[in-house]
Amino acid sequence: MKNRKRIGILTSGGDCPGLNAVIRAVVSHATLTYDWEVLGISYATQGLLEARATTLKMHGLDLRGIDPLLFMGGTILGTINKGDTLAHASEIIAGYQTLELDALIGIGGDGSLSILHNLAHQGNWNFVGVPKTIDNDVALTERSVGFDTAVNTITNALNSLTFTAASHDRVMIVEVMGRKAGHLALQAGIAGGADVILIPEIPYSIEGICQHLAQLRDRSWRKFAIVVVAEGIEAIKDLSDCDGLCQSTLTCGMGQYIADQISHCSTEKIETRVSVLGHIQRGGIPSALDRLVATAFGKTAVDLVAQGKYDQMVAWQNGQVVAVPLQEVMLQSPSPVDANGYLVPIARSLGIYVGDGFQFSQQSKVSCLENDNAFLTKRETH
Ligand SMILES: Nc1ncnc2c1ncn2[C@@H]1O[C@H](COP(=O)(O)OP(=O)(O)OP(=O)(O)O)[C@@H](O)[C@H]1O
Ligand SMILES: O=P(O)(O)OC[C@H]1O[C@](O)(CO)[C@@H](O)[C@@H]1O
Ligand SMILES: [Mg+2]
Repeated sequence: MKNRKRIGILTSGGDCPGLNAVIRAVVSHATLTYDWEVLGISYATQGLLEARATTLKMHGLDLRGIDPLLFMGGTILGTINKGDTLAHASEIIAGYQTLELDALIGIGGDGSLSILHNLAHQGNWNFVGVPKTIDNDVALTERSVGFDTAVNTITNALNSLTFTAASHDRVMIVEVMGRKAGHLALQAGIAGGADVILIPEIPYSIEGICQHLAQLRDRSWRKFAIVVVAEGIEAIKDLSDCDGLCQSTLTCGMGQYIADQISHCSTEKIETRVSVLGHIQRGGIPSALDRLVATAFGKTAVDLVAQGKYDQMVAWQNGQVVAVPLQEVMLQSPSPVDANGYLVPIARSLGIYVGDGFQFSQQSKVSCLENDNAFLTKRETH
């Protein structure tokens, strides 16, 4: 029988920099301000299912007085981004009771928060959500923990690629994460000086990209280019009958697909190289902004528990940390880039190609070319 309030904390979905900073803020504030016990639950819903948890103490992990949680990437609790929660809902719900939790703080992206919100509803849990994801696609918050660090990681990669691209007169294609949202591609693309940014929210054409690259060469004497491709863009056509490296969009990513397409842009073959940044974007040391957001979110989540305000998510709005109803968040997530928002015109005003704005069905589709020396010789209009 416990005599102190006991709260649980878990991390769910893909990991990202800043998760440990949230955990640190929750443990510090809950113990120092409220004298509560904090249970760290391992591997998200899996830990609840197995009732696997450890008491987290403020100085449990310090090294000679240094608390590494503020700047360690990943999550000390472990995480999962898949599993059959529906089949195990009753066992997961029972885990909350077995651990004798008074409340649970769940740090997750849109997928995890939706699952936890439903479980909390079914199990009558006292639940507070904290948004984290490099994709920044959780609705009603301008920032999710991990996004800023990932933008910085991509921006640094674009900086590095610019030098080698310029030295060899190459077009560098950089595929970035984000699932079906283009926030990472758009923000890092602008910050990193990209020439082309392709995001799922705005239709593009191969012809439009080719024309843009030609203009760069003709008007600016710039023989190299940086093309940022969000992993979630759609292929304009099936490549199964093409000769290129990318035989189908299932066997290669969209970065390779775009490279294959634009290598046929002009009579002079364009030399391309593809970099898929992959999970490097999820690693690294959290940026100062992510640490700040993580700390503010962790502190506010604990305060919401203290006030008995549940079924809420902490959110960053207009420079303030606020609470928003999880139900509302779920209805609007995943949240895409606003094609009419302020960032797209900023990018275009710098001369960056960010798509044509036409619908896929109305635009020209480029056929597979029989040899490398033809530029749009075969074109079908659909
Ligand atoms: N803890 C979990 N248990 C079971 N399934 C999960 C869990 N977290 C996410 N999923 C599922 O995994 C898939 C991918 O989720 P996703 O990776 O988008 O997680 P997220 O919480 O949104 O975080 P992020 O997008 O940053 O990785 C979704 O279909 C989601 O339902
Ligand atoms: O870790 P996994 O399962 O490869 O997931 C990768 C996905 O997770 C994210 O990193 C975060 O949602 C996406 O940007 C990416 O598509
Ligand atoms: Mg997600």
